[in-house]
Amino acid sequence: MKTVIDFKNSKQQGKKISMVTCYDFWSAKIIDESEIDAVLVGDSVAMVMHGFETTINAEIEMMCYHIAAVKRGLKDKLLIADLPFLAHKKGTKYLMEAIDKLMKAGAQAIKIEGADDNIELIQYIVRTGIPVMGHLGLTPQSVHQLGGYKLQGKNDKASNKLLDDAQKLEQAGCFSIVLEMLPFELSKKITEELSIPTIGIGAGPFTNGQILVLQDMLGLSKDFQPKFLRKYLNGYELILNSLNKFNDDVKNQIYPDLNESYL
Ligand SMILES: Nc1nc(=O)c2c([nH]1)NC[C@@H]1CN(c3ccc(C(=O)N[C@@H](CCC(=O)O)C(=O)O)cc3)CN21
Ligand SMILES: CC(C)C(=O)C(=O)O
Ligand SMILES: [Mg+2]
Repeated sequence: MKTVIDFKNSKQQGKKISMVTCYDFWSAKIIDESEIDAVLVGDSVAMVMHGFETTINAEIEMMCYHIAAVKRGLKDKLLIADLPFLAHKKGTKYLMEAIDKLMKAGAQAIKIEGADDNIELIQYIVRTGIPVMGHLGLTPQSVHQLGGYKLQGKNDKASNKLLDDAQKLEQAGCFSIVLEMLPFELSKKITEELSIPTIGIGAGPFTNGQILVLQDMLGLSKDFQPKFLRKYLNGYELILNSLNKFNDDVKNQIYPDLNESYL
């Protein structure tokens, strides 16, 4: 998938959309050769790659370094980037400069968390010619208000608001919406009511696509095991074992041998 038009067409054609996050050049090259449809340089980069406790520490500059690295490895896929914490709350000039940097680094679309006060500015960004992806449910930039990384939309009031927000985001011009940590019946309903594709994470099987953090699905995030996460590789153990094997080989003078040496 190369453009946001392909994204919208997928929903019309009933084809599911697969996405992973990506933060660096080498994994971008592997993803580029895979059949994964699109890539998100998420603000989760602050947690996964830099060890911060929340996504609040993702800065424009941090995002841009990672977007540029990913872009150099990604020839053939749509690249979406998160708008980091508060970049849309410091005035239009700051926002447009931030988007300018993200797009020049290589993003083709921008993802923004939440609806409410964002509707008008999303309209403005879309009219400017920049594709915007929405993000509802568990919006990690609001973790301190939400009181943790929890399931959202649990009662009628909250689920009605989420459906209403999703419709507002579609009307504002979003080409797609991420639904994070919602009961599957709610994300099913939202998906049915919208004409733009929904991409789920912890939102059940009825969204138009799925996204996982690359390191999570590769099993590299050792202790991270939310219910929604399926690990496709035992990455942590495989890497740990390889490191220990190399260490053993060095200490026992098994590596390098003469075939790995020069005359
Ligand atoms: N590595 C990584 N993967 C992610 O998916 C991710 C991040 N980081 N950082 C930003 C947010 C935070 N996310 C999270 C974090 C924790 C849970 C979690 O603990 N879920 C449990 C408890 C749910 C509850 O209490 O309602 C679960 O079993 O789903 C879920 C999503 C998703 N995002
Ligand atoms: C989990 C996805 C949707 C995200 O926003 C991120 O990785 O930052
Ligand atoms: Mg994010």
